[in-house]
Amino acid sequence: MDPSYQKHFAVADYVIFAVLLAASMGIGLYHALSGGRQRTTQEFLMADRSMRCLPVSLSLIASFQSAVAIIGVPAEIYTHGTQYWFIGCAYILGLLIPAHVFIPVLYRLRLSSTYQYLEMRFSKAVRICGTLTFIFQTVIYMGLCVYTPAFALNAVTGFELWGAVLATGLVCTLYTTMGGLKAVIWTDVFQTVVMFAGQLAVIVVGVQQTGGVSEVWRKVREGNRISALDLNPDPTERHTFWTLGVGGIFLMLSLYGVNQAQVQRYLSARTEKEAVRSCYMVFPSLQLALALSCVMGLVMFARYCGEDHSDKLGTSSKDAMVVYFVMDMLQGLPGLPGLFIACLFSAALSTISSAFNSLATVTMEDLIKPHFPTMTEARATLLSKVLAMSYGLLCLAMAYLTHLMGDSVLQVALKIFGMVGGPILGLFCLGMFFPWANSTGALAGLGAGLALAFWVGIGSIVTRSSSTRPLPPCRAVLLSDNMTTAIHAALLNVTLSRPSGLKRFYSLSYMWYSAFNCFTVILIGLIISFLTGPMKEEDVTPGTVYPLLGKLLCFLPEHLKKKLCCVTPLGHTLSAQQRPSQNKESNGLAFPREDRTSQEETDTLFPEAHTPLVEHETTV
Ligand SMILES: O=C(O)CCCC[C@@H]1SC[C@@H]2NC(=O)N[C@@H]21
Ligand code: NA
Repeated sequence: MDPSYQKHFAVADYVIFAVLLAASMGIGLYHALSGGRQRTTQEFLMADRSMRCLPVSLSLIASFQSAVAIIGVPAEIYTHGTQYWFIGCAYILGLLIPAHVFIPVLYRLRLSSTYQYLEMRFSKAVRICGTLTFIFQTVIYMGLCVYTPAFALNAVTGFELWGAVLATGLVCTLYTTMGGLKAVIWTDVFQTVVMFAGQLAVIVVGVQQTGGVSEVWRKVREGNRISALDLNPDPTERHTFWTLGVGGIFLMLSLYGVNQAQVQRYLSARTEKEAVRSCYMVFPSLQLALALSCVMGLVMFARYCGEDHSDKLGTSSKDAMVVYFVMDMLQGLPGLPGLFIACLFSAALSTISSAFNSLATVTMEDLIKPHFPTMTEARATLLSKVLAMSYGLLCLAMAYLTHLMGDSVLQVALKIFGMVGGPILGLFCLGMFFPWANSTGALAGLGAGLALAFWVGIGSIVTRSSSTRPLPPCRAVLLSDNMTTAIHAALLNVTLSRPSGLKRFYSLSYMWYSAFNCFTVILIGLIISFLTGPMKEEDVTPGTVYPLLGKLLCFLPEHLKKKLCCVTPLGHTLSAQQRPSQNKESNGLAFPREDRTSQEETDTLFPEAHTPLVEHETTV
């Protein structure tokens, strides 16, 4: 690191950063000492199922908007142009399907861990495998989220690396352990506001320093960073409308449809309608978050014109370069560098706390409670807190490992979601949309999906076939536009010779991993299910299958639909007696409360049960 490039902080910057940590701690403490004082798992893990849609929706954003996106997206736009912005098209179906398919099924089953669904639909073994897969994914992802801000800061400001990692990890572990899901959701709300403010500040200052909006626009056009709609159908092309707009839908479904962190938030909503509304409210904020980080990348490009400072920075990572540019732009404006640091760590804290809390929940609900049904609430809550602390320490250990996974943190995060989240999404789709699937098929499908995912994922890392040549910096634009494009195209053709065979397999765009792995699980799952004897409609636990065929064929006349597909009513009531036994033993949460009659309980549990999703009760 060239010392002259070292950026230093004013006192005001440290103060702002300290205020952020203190405010998060304060919110955590408040929720630890108010309400039910976090004495039951119902409150600690599910926020008493009392949350309204606004805080839930902001918390849903914060869960998967970490420093990885704050740093990684501008680095992506700076290096490759605005093609990545097309992922915004995936947010439409990526949120509509969770709102109208996954939430109704999961909410009405009154789960606390999303993996309970797998036991109700398949078997305990499938549930355990789903839970362990989720834990594996989340621990790695958390490591990346802790390491990214600390590593980037250290590269640019000499900010004590492990001091920052430790400060983040400890503060986060403390307020999550003390305040439970309520604290996590309300700190997420506060941290999301800080996140947006920090990005906005960088954009405003950057535009002003570059000479205004028109100057920025001229420079980014000259640097051909404004990508046109790329409809190239080649699945090995890293970023096209198809890989981002369609492949991205499966990425969104794996996160906003079945990921424990998000499902736990849907389930913490006071009614199903509030949960669906919170999912709808995610859309505008997610588009805003995407726009802010993309514009930040463009402003940086206009300001630094594609220069590559990696030699002075001492690291080739484009992510560290983003932090350097921001520090350089905000230098001499006391408080603003601190605001950006607060933005980075807010993004990191809100994601890590969600991950902690979801890990503690699934470990309690899926791995511990089923074996200790008589455990008292007090011990269960204490154990949940111990788990949150131990996961915190584990993720600090994972932090370094993820740094070895590749240069762009955004690409590493999206690969993790694709490789591990994709198969889990496939498992839920297999269960919800294919009544014939049985647990043998589910296990075989998950195994095959993960095996294939890691084969492709690791193959692409080992053969480095996923990195695409960055666009030329500004300087190259001395020739006319089309001449540059021609040279660039020639370069690409010469250098990136068409890969063949296994190499082509490894160069599948990582944005297709979620879809590819999801379909693998479904395909293998169905084949094995049919080979080992498909499940019969009446054997499937009521309420665990979504009448997909019935909905897709809704244009057909009733009598045809009756013949074609057995359409089971989704929303029908599971009375306390009917509810599957494992729910009683596995989590006290779903157990009917003594103070309500079973009918009252049922009406309360399933208020909308009398209006099943399917228009008509039809029988096979
Ligand atoms: O920021 C992160 O921690 C992960 C990278 C982004 C994850 C995905 S990308 C699509 C969706 N939109 C978001 O803002 N996050 C998720
Ligand atoms: Na976050």
